[in-house]
Amino acid sequence: MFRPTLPLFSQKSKSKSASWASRQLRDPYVRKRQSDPASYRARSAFKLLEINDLAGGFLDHGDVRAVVDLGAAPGGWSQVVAQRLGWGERRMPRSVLLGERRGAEGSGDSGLDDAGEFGLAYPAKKAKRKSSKVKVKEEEELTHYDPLNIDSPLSFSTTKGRGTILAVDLLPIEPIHGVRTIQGDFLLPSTSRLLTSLLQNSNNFNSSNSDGKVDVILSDMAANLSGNDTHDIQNSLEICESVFEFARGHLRSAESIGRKRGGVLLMKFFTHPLLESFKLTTLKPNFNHVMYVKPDASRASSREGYFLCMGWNPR
Ligand SMILES: C[S@@+](CC[C@H](N)C(=O)[O-])C[C@H]1O[C@@H](n2cnc3c(N)ncnc32)[C@H](O)[C@@H]1O
Repeated sequence: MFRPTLPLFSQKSKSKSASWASRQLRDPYVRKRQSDPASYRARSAFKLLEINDLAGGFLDHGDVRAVVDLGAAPGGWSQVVAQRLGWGERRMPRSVLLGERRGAEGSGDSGLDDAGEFGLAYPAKKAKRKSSKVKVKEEEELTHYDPLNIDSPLSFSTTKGRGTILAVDLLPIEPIHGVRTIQGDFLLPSTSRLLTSLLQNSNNFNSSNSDGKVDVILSDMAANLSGNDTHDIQNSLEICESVFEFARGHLRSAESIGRKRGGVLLMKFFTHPLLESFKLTTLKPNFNHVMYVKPDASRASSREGYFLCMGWNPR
């Protein structure tokens, strides 16, 4: 006979959600996000704010013309970038923001420090994502390209900022004023090609980026944790290598800007000797300054850290 299973009511999942809820209640950054007038979509916005301040405001230089945000959903980092580049605030009614997306909150399936931190919960379909399927349907994955979001009825600001901001994620990103969003797998060549072409044509939207280069590349990307350490570290390394390859082709050099710390790459990784060796052999020889950063807003229990690389100086 058919016997239904009720995983949602299992003891294990109840205690998991209870511990998630209690961690959220205790987390000062969750509370800060709720009360902050900027209405950040993700607690992780505070990590970028902190790193940017720590590093002398790499987003704030007047010569920053293009920023790429990889693994950007739900959009906390992109909101910070848009503010810093003068795109002004874009306010949406809270009812619109929360709307249909209620329900998946706290699913915590990313296995990351960031799991469940978002004010905008991931859509339920995230749990079903499979990378093999993504690879087969390579071209179909680029489904959501929202040029500049300026015409969005949800965009209430008309302020024009000083740069091009491109945000990429496997998941859709709700509009952010001044940010062009791409839904796609960054690890696929088609996504990188699309980014390249948008950067090269960014003069259409913005007067001064004729070489199609990027001043700041941010990557908060991380694959869902599988529980298999070797596999998870391999994924983290693969992401870091792809981001570095993108940087090699697109980052504006410190020399061309005339600032020793110009040309910035900030990327998340999981601490492991293999990643340490990647820092020594790949990052250090190509940047004037490479730092390991663990912002206060990153939970101490998490293995995540960030490589902050400043002054692109390729050898
Ligand atoms: C920690 S979240 C980013 C949070 C974001 N920085 C913010 O402030 O809102 C990590 C994101 O990386 C995305 N991601 C993971 N692998 C990816 C890939 N191969 N291509 C694009 N996005 C990816 C996930 O979908 C997830 O949304």
